[in-house]
Amino acid sequence: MSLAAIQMTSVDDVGANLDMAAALLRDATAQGARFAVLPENFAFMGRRDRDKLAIAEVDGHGPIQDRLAALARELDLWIIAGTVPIRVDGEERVWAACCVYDSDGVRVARYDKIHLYDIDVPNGGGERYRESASIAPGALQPVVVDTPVGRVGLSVCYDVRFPELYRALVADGAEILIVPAAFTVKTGEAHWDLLLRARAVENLCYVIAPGQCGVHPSGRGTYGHSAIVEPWGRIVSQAGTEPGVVLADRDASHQAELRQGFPALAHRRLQTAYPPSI
Ligand SMILES: O=C(O)CNC(=O)[C@H](CS)NC(=O)CCC(=O)C(=O)O
Repeated sequence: MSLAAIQMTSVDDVGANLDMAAALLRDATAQGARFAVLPENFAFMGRRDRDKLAIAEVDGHGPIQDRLAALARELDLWIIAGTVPIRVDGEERVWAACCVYDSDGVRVARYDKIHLYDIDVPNGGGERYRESASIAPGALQPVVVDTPVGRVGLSVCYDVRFPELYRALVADGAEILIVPAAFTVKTGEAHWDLLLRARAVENLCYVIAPGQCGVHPSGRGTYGHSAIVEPWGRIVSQAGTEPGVVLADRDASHQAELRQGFPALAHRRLQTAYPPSI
């Protein structure tokens, strides 16, 4: 059981969230995980969007990033830290940075969420998000990173609705797609499993998608149902609505045989919609 997705109910107390993340990462390691993914906003979910500015960190250091590096080393575990709020110079906004730590605690990759959730939730009873008010969009540069469990492509939450990002990741050789999330309950019920399975099937990739669950200090609920999906679209492991850990193995030879025997990726004809620089 080498891959883990960690589901959390994060609150507006960084220390408490880091302690909860540490306990769940320890639990995952005890069950055999070598590679664990934390959800979006795992270190902080405030009462108001702008509350995250107060706990945002400079790139590379701070209580959140230092604790992640220490945990990776201590547990001998690769950790993908859903999103960490990183300060943007000269702006009252942060980047939602997905940070990858190797098992020596070295940060080996960073991807900043590109697609921001500026949405009035349909039939959401007034539930409304303006993520771009507090978050700056990341550079239009897909990020892949080689790890002991395979080549990993990074994304965050709302990105999952933009398949062209994943096409670009697969063009760069991704075998595992990461989708840390804090999905709304309404859109989660309608689309969460569907979107994760679609990204897995169309790219013949594993998908690891840890989510937030429960009710947060803002009063909002999140959908939970963290999942690990295999490249044929089967959900191999899934959480419910409580915090916890879901685990699965990657069968690399199954994936390679699938890609060979069902060569849809080799049949691609069209370019992605991203600029040619990507
Ligand atoms: O702020 C919160 O309380 C929780 N949400 C988040 O942190 C983020 C940014 S607002 N959520 C999403 O991107 C949800 C996407 C989504 O739900 C969809 O694509 O339908």
